[in-house]
Amino acid sequence: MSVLTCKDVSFSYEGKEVLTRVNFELNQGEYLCILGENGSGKSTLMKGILNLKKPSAGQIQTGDGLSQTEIGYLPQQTQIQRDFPASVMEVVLSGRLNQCGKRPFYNREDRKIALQKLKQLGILPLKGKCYRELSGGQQQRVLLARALCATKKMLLLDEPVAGLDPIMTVELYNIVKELNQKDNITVIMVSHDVQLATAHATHILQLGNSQLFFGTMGEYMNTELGVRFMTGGERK
Ligand SMILES: Nc1ncnc2c1ncn2[C@@H]1O[C@H](COP(=O)(O)OP(=O)(O)OP(=O)(O)O)[C@@H](O)[C@H]1O
Repeated sequence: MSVLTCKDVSFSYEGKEVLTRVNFELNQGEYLCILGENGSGKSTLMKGILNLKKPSAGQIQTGDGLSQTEIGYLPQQTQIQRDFPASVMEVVLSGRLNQCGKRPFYNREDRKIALQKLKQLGILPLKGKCYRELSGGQQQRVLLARALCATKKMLLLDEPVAGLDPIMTVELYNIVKELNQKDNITVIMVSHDVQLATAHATHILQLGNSQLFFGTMGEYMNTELGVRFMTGGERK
C-alpha cells in the first residue's frame, strides 16, 4: 500500500494554473528527488503534500498509517529564519507542536524525543546554544532534528543544502541517506544539486509546470531527459 498518492493533481495561484496533472505513488522507505527548473512547481507541490495549499484539481492522499500532520518538514531557510533568536532546544521542540494538539505546553515525552533527535544527529552539546549563533551546517542539523520530532515515517526537505559548503553538503546528504536506509523513513527532497541529491534516490519526479517524468532512478537514466539533466545540459 502506498504511503503517498498524487492523483491528477494541479495547482493554481489566483486562477492561473502553475502545475498540471501530477500523478505518482510512493511506498514506505522510498526516496524521491523532485527536479525541475526555477518556477516549475516543486515548492508548490511540497506545500500541497503538507496540506498547506489545496490542489485546484485532483487528490493527494496519505496511506499506510501516515497522516498529513505526521510529515517532518525541513523548509527552505530565509535570512530571517537564520537569525531566529531561540535556543536550539526550543527550535527542535517546536517540531512537536502538531503532536501537542490542544495542550498549550510541551510535556516530558516531547522533551525526551527532542533530546533523542539531538543525540541522533550528533548535536546534543549544542542544545543550550542560541540558534542564530550556529554555522549553516549546524543550523540544518537542528532543523533536521526538528523535522524528525514530527515524524517516524516521512521527511520532506526543500533545498536542504542551500548555502552549505561542499563538506557540510555531503555530510547532510549522508545523514538523510542513513535516515532513509537504516530507519526506513520515506524521503522527498527538492534540490538544485542534481548529482549529489540523486545519488541515493530511488525515484525521480521531474516537473516543468506539468509532470515531465516519474519513475525509478534507473528508468530516468534511460531517458534523454534524464541524461541531459544529470550531465548538466539543463540546469536546475
Ligand atoms: N504565492 C504565490 N502567488 C502567486 N504565484 C506563485 C506563488 N508562489 C509561487 N508562484 C508561482 O508558481 C510557479 C511555481 O512556483 P514554485 O515556487 O512552486 O516553483 P519552484 O519549482 O519551487 O521554483 P524554485 O526552484 O525557484 O524554488 C511560479 O511561476 C511562481 O511564480
